[in-house]
Parts: sequence; structure tokens; C-alpha cells
Amino acid sequence: MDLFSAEKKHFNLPNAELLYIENFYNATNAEYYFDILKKTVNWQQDDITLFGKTYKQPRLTSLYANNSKPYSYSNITMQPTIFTSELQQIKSDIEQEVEHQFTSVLLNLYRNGNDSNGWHADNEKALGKNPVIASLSFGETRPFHFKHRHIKDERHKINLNHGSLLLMRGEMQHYWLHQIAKTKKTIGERINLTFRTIL
Ligand SMILES: O=C(O)CCC(=O)C(=O)O
Ligand SMILES: [Fe+2]
Repeated sequence: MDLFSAEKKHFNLPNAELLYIENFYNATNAEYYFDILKKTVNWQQDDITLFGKTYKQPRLTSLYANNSKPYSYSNITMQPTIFTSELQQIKSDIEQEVEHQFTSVLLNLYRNGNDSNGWHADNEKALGKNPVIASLSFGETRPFHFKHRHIKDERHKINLNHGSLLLMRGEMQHYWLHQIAKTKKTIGERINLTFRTIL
């Protein structure tokens, strides 16, 4: 490992390639990005329909891309905004690290412990067969839970710290589900960015 690169943790899991880089951005840069994204992103709260009932999504979201293709998941269709210069900078930092090009970023703002993201996989057709998904976190640390669809004992969590990068690759979206659970603890805001390639 070279002296200047952050520590990389590879997880040895069936049907998934998972890499966690705790200090992808140092505290100063992470602080800078948290503040600017909080202020400048076009945050919105969509409605989701589950079993015929409509709810407000339990977090704010936004989509940015280098194209104008809409992106749909969980009955929501989002229209992208063109990348801001900060998002473009973050995208190219990540692309250099993971050697993969992304077209889009879906951003999540979890306002407090009551905001969440239920069990799901990022397996929309538009993401292709084995999508590469790069997930960057700023602000409050929240645990990322993930479980195998068929192997009962394969259930884990990683605390996603301020400035960290989590990379999901391989067959992960076919075999695993992930979530950000609600918590009763009094906690602050967290911003998460998931970079994706939308075909
Ligand atoms: O907030 C996170 O860390 C996860 C976000 C996520 O799973 C998603 O947006 O698909
Ligand atoms: Fe996800």
C-alpha cells in the first residue's frame, strides 16, 4: 500500500464483490462537499405507491446525469439535472479509483433517524447485468445492512463513515439486498451519492 492512499477493505462474500474505502475523502474535503451538496442539490420528496397505498418517500432524493434519460425505480420516475461542477469532480475522482465510467448519480438526504431506505437491490434493467455501483457517504455515520437472498447466515453490516466510499460489483445486486434502517437515536443529517451507469 502506498503511504498516501486510504485503507481498502475487500469483503470475502459469496456472489458479491464489495470494497470499502474508509477515508476516500479526508475530513476537510468531506465537510466541504457535505455543505455544498446540502445547499445546492435540487432535493425533492417523491411519493411511492406500495400495494395501492401512497406514501411520502422517507428521505429526500435527486438525480443528476450527463444525459437526459429518465430513471425509474419503485414506481418513481426521476428526471435528471445536468451534473454540477462539484458532482463532476466527485465523479471523476471515483472513476479514477474504480476504473469504471458512470453516467448518473442518485443522491439521498437522510434528514434524521426517521429517514431510511428499505430492503432492496439496485437491479433495474437500465443498470445492465452486473452493475458497478459506487456509494459515497457524507455526514452522520449510518449502518449499511446487507443480506443474501438464499443463504440465511449471510447477513452483515458496515458503518458508512463521513467521506467513505463503498463499491458494489459482480453479482451482488442479483443475490443480495441492502437497506439503511430507521433508528430511534437522535442523529444528524447524512448525504449519500450512488453513482450508476444507466444504459
Ligand atoms: O444510503 C445508502 O447508503 C444506500 C442508498 C441506496 O441503497 C440507494 O440509493 O439505492
Ligand atoms: Fe441501493
